[in-house]
Amino acid sequence: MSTPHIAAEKGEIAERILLPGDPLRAKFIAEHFLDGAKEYTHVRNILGYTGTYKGVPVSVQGTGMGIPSISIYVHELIHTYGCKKLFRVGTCGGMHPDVKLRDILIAQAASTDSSLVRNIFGGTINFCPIADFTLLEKAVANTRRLQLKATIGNIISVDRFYDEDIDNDKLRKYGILGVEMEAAALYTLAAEAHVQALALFTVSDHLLTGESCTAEERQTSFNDMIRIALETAIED
Ligand SMILES: O=P(O)(O)O[C@H]1O[C@H](CO)[C@@H](O)[C@H]1O
Ligand SMILES: O=c1cc[nH]c(=O)[nH]1
Repeated sequence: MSTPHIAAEKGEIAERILLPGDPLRAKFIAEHFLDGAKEYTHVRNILGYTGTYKGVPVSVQGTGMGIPSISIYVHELIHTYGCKKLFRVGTCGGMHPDVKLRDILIAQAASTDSSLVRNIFGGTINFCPIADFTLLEKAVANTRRLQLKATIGNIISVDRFYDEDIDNDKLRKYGILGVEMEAAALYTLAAEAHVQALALFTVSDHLLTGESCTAEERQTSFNDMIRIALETAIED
């Protein structure tokens, strides 16, 4: 059994799964954090692996960039492979003076300019995509236990990486901490399917200061965020 985008047999993907956009970050996580990780898919070079973390089965799957792409993977992971706890581990742009380059953000909510919400709810309801509270609570506790720091709040999932039209000053004024391209879809699709989801980010560049991490750092240097996600994923 496989889907159009994931070439895994049923049972090869764990209920607990980390979801980086970048498939090479999936490979990095599998090789550096999971024990006995085995690749279960490489369709379109979007890589997926299952191994164990502290003895608990955990998968990691690239999702590509943008809401259409992650929506395909999340749908197939939930509805074909039975994933129940989904953690986006992404990079984001820092939007707010309270966040600095390489900080960890955890998205309590994900605002969006995507048509996803309108496609589902029509024009009258502005559905608010939110994190699963239990996962959020556990992730905050694990952040403290690991003596790390994370900023928790609202982020925005945008459709355009290069967007001259977006009003970042207004978003900042309303407390939006960071910008990325997938979390609102993850939260919305998880809500529909009654499964748990949480999105964590490392600030890879900053819209206010113009600082940025290298492409290699984006792939490999986000170990603290990954550790928080894994420690949270394996809890009951
Ligand atoms: O680093 P990932 O997880 O891909 O996330 C961010 O990076 C990509 C843009 O460079 C978008 O997918 C955005 O959401
Ligand atoms: O989507 C993203 C990711 C990183 N930085 C940005 O500015 N946007």
